[in-house]
Order: sequence, then C-alpha cells, then structure tokens
Amino acid sequence: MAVVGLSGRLARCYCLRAVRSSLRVPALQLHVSKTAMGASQKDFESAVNQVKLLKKDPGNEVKLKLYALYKQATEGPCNTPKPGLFDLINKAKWDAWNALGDLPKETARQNYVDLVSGLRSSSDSSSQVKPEADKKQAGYETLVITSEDHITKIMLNRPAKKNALNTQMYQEIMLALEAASKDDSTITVFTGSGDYYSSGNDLTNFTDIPPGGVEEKAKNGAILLRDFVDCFIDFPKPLVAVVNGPAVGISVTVLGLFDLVYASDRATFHTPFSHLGQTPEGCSSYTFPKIMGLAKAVEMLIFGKKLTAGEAYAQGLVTEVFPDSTFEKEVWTRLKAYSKLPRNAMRISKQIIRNHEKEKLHAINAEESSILQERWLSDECVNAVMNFLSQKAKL
Ligand SMILES: CCCCCCCCCCC/C=C/C(=O)SCCNC(=O)CCNC(=O)[C@H](O)C(C)(C)COP(=O)(O)OP(=O)(O)OC[C@H]1O[C@@H](n2cnc3c(N)ncnc32)[C@H](O)[C@@H]1OP(=O)(O)O
Repeated sequence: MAVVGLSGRLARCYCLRAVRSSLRVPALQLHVSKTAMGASQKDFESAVNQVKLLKKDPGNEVKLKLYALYKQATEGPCNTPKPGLFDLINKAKWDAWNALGDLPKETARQNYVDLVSGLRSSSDSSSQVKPEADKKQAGYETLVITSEDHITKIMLNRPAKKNALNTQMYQEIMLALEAASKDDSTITVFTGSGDYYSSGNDLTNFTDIPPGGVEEKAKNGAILLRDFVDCFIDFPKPLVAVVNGPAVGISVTVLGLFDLVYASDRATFHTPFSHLGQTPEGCSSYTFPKIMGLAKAVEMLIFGKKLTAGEAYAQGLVTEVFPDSTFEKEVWTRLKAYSKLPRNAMRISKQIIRNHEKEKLHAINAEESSILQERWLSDECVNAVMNFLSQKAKL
C-alpha cells in the first residue's frame, strides 16, 4: 500500500486517540513540603550557595527537584519548548519544571529553602546513619522506584492501562536503569502494579504523527526500541523480574535478558506479534530459541501461543513459580537474602556469564529494531493497531 494511504490511516488512529482522551496520564506531582511561606530572597540565595557546599551528592532525583524549584522560583512557570524525545536529560529537567505548574514563585522559593535545609542536615550527619528505608524516589511519572535492603525496585505504574509502556515509560525505565546501575543496591527488580505485569507496548504510541510523517515516527520508534533494549543488555547487576500477573509483548521478550524470573501462578506470557503484523524484539529471536529450543520459541514468537506460568517454567523462561496467595512474601524473602550476597562477586559473575554474548545481542537488537521499523509501516500492522484503538479487537 502506498505510504500516502498509510499516513491517512495512521492519522485516523490519531483522531481516535483524541476522542479517547482518557488515555492520558495525570501530570507529575513533585511532593515537596509546603511549610509556612515566607523565605526571603536572602534565604533563597543562601540556600543556592549551600547546595554547592553539600558534602554528599544528593542524587539525580533530588537534583531534578532542586532544578525545577530554582527555575520556578526565579522564572515562574515553565516557559520553554519541550525538548525532543531523545534528549533525555533536558527532557527530565523540563518535565520536573513543567510538573510544578502554576506553583507561585514564593512557594517555590520556600520549598527550595526547605529542601536544601533537609539536605544539609542529612549531609552533615554521620555517614553511619542508614538512609530511610523504602523511600520512594520522586521525578518519575510512570514508575514507582523504591530502595530497601540493597534492592532497587522498579515498579511499572500505569495499572489502569495494564502497565502498557508508553514512550515516556520507555524513557523513564532507561533513566531508572542508568541510576540503578550506579546506586548502592546489589540487585534490581522489575515488577508491575495492579493485576498485570505489563500489557506490552502501548498501542497509542503509534498515534502521535510528527511533522516528518509516519516514516519519521517509525524511525524514532526503532531508535527508542534499540536504546531501550540496549540498556537491558548492558545492565551490570543481577536483574530480577517479579512477574505479578499477565505479561505481553516486549515485557515478555526482554525477560530473556533478565537473570532471574519469578512468576505468580496467575501470570501468563504472550507474544502475539503476528496478530499485530509485527515481529519479535528484545533479542527474543535469539534468546528464546536458545532458552526453550526452536520448536517452542516458534510457537510463541510466530504463532503467538500464550504460555501459563507453569509452561513458561517448563520451557526455561521462568526460574520459579509461586502460588499467587504467597507470591509477594516468598519472593521478597528470597530476594532480601540474595541481596546480602557480596555485590562485586555477583556483578563479576554476571559479567563472566553474559559478556561473551553482548556484542551478538547488540547486533541482534539492531537488526530486530530495523525490521520492526519497516513492519510498523505495513498494512498488517496499521490494521491491527486501528482495530485495537477502535475497541474492535483485543488479544
Ligand atoms: C511507529 C511507532 C513506534 C512507537 C514506539 C515503539 C517502541 C517500541 C515498541 C516495541 C514493540 C513492542 C511490541 C509489543 O509489546 S506487542 C504487544 C502490544 N500489546 C497488546 O497488543 C495488548 C493490547 N491490549 C489488550 O489486548 C487488552 O487490553 C488486554 C488483554 C491486555 C487486557 O484486556 P482487559 O479486558 O483485561 O482490559 P482492558 O482492555 O479494558 O484494558 C484496560 C485499559 O488499558 C488499556 N490498554 C491495555 N493494554 C494496552 C496497550 N498495550 N496499549 C494501549 N492501551 C492498553 C485499554 O485500552 C483500556 O483502556 P481504557 O480503560 O481507556 O479503555
């Protein structure tokens, strides 16, 4: 089919999206204390100077908060154009500032002063003092990230959309993995909030057509996909999936790059690529045949056979299955024990196990992404996405 025709059909998808405006997620709220107003300009300037003297790096999330509050206090509401999708750092800064909405300058100034004062007291106290356990990291809109017992937990958090991965979530996951690779955790865990682990790629990702048209959209999508999967290939610490419910599409394929996959007996594993006019990604065209043998990989990746947790275990994709009633308790007890193992030994072991395949995995990822770039422009794919968006079809 001619590209012009496809553009028109994708444009109609876009209209459908406008109609279904409930697909949008609420704006990020940064939870900064709002104590009594009244920090003077002098207090504010002094706080700005104190930030430079902090003994301990406060971490990226806090730096983003400080940036946003500073901009709000000095310039008012966010007034610059949103950076491009792939300008990750400036986009994170812009998002943090923009999330402050119409917060008055005076409140932002006070919140900045309060935040710096809190940082100073924690920075000044002895390094023996343990950071507050299970502290939620701010700055993420689609994820909830917590750190406790040397475990960084990344929870996909769009339960109303079955944790479908929109472009923002792909980007936030990349940022979260980058941060987790450098923090003091020993292992990193992915899980989902609500009844699903994840329903895979958010099909509304296909709808926002940029000025460059569908080809540009597909090209950007392929770059995003490639960068996203690269982060999993390169992740240096043990990576664990706690699959709390059904998993679909890309949330299943990347499991081949995880080091442990624990599943509730409620979980299912489904890669309906042919149904969607698409092809495998996440390196699954290589990892799945290797893990489960060619015959079973073909059933999943070409014919879209949905596996139960027990079947996924039998085929080696899942490490262990737990009854849903005791899933959380059993899994977290296990993970807390593992997280006490020596960090460097685990990291180096992972390197030895995974490094000789890395180059190959990067090449496979590049190839799968470029094939999908073409697929997304196909009639088969456009029809499948339109069917879903017009509520005619589900998996
Ligand atoms: C060219 C552009 C490229 C863009 C960027 C690309 C980036 C990389 C792409 C990598 C390739 C990945 C491929 C895949 O992951 S393929 C798998 C895609 N997933 C699906 O096809 C699942 C679709 N969803 C369903 O079939 C059903 O929703 C599901 C069976 C999962 C659950 O059904 P149930 O009846 O229990 O619940 P609802 O359908 O009512 O869902 C509740 C709400 O959630 C919305 N939802 C669910 N899943 C998705 C999804 N994947 N994308 C978008 N929205 C989703 C659903 O619409 C409901 O919303 P409303 O309450 O608003 O109606």
